[in-house]
Amino acid sequence: MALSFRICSSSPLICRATLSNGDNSRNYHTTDAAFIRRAADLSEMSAGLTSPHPNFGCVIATSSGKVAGEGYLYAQGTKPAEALAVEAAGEFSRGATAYLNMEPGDCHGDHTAVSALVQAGIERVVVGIRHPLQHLRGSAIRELRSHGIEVNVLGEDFESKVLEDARKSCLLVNAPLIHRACSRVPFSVLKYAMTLDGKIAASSGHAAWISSKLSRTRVFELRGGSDAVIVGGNTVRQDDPRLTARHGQGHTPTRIVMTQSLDLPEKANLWDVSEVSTIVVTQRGARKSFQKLLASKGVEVVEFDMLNPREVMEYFHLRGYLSILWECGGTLAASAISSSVIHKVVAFVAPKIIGGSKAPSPVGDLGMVEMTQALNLIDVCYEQVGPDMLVSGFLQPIPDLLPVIPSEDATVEIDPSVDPFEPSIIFFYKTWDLYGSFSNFSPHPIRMPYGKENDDYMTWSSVEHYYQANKFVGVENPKAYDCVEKIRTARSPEEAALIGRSTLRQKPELVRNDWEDVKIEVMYKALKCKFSTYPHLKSMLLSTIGTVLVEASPHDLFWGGGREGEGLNYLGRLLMQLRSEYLGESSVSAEKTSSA
Ligand SMILES: NC(=O)C1=CN([C@@H]2O[C@H](COP(=O)(O)OP(=O)(O)OC[C@H]3O[C@@H](n4cnc5c(N)ncnc54)[C@H](OP(=O)(O)O)[C@@H]3O)[C@@H](O)[C@H]2O)C=CC1
Ligand SMILES: Nc1c(N[C@@H]2O[C@H](COP(=O)(O)O)[C@@H](O)[C@H]2O)[nH]c(=O)[nH]c1=O
Repeated sequence: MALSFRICSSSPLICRATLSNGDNSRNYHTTDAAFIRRAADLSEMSAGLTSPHPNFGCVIATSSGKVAGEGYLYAQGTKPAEALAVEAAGEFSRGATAYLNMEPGDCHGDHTAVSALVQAGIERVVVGIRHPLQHLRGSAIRELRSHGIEVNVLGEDFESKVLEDARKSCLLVNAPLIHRACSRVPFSVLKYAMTLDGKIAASSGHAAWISSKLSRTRVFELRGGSDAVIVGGNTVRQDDPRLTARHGQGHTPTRIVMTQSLDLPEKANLWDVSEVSTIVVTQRGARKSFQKLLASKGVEVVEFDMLNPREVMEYFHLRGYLSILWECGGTLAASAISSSVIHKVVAFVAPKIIGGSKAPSPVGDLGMVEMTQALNLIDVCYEQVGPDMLVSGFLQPIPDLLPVIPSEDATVEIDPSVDPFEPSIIFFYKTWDLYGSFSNFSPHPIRMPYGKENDDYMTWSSVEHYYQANKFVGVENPKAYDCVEKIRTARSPEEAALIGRSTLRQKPELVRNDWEDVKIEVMYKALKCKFSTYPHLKSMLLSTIGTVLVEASPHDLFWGGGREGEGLNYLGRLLMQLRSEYLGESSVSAEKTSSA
């Protein structure tokens, strides 16, 4: 069976997936499997462009097995893959089948992806996996079925080897999100380059370069696809790494240094945060004067009572990081493996021998004495990259959420983890959370004036776009104007935030003088506009009456609540203020109605 595709992202040109012969049911499964795999591949095209976000891809195929349109989600909050695909397919969507690697994450009354499929006249939807997050799982599928669309979920509605393989590819592309759904740590990959005799550096500590240039380009891609890269203090002292993704496109991950002693050089490439940020995690109380020095360079320092890989990973999970690339030496790697925070290993093996009984190896002491204790990788892949061999595999399987997926009949069951009566605090943070629509990154465009009230109104893709741009509004400098425009047209809230934050740090002269005085007011106006524009968001806000709203950001101590409630939680406060304002309005209008 051979399949060939031509990619068409924006034109309704018909592309062909050619099937050779075989019996009908086998063909049926094979076709579904092939299109689901294609959707998974497509979804991964956004990996490394922005972060963090789940990977969604959609293929629209006509009844004769032709690809009519394709799309993938660029970033959380941008146009859904489904909407892009039906746009590309145009009229060919009518009666066609849509293949999705993952159930759409439509929630809180926003049905953009589902609506796009319904309005386009799609007849059948095949879904690789359900949405892993419990509060989203099943809702888009129910919604599609309620519109009379036939929905088939791989592994639930039909099974076969070929479909199982296709489902696996869907699990793989969203492994970080699946981990988020059932674990308290991000998906972690340990990557290293070693010689054929198993050394990651010479006895002197010199390590540049073991692997080939081609392999190192692959490392840049791996970095680009991760939310953060982490190294230990000794790697910083020995290598002075940059840890950037230099393959020429997309997003660069945050750099994290884990150090107990904080005995690090005063000058280091990682302290240059002009392009990408660095976070140093250390033991509470370590070298306070050095902490100050780092802070003066714009490096964030986070202290831990117990500095170990698990605590650190739990912290970054709270910060919303989905995937971490470990590029440390053997000491920290052993500690991370022992703490069970490493899920996958990627090893570049170079055909070189360096020798040296003291030369470091990729994993330090794990306390194992018998070969039978060795950790066996699963789903191992081998690939030649230039002169090197790339071996990768999983230390822990990707959790399969199938058994806990509600059946088709268990429709609107209430999420058991949410007790509507008990909690008096509602935490929100990332857009995929239960109350994710309260986040400023939620995909709800607002129309607000450019600067002052009487300026032209324009559309801002999210509250974050508007808020970040306002830092530079009204400044008499063409560069400030450019910056506002860059933020306004940023493709995702993450990008808007990145431009706003880094410009504030690097070019303080472009920031308006009164920013600190007006930022709360700016935020309040934007929130009011958002919640007034979208009635379902307003009702959601009103439904939280009697609860305290807290933005669960562990690191933003102004807008967020902090790690232990030490943050000022201004975002939560403003939302509560807005809620009171709406309640006041509704009680006044109720009084008016009763007295009329
Ligand atoms: N070829 C390759 O792929 C790579 C090679 N290397 C090479 O490896 C060598 C460095 O290896 P190694 O010394 O193992 O460096 P690591 O990157 O593993 O750093 C170890 C350091 O991590 C910090 N640390 C913080 N918490 C912990 C913890 N819980 N457990 C362990 N460490 C912790 C400590 O820093 P502190 O002392 O500051 O408190 C410790 O000294 C260098 O020669 C480098 O060139 C490094 C990375 C990749
Ligand atoms: N020596 C070695 C690697 N080493 C890793 O790369 C880091 C340097 O990154 P950068 O400064 O961004 O180029 C270094 O500190 C270590 O973590 N990686 C590889 O793919 N191949 C190699 O041969």
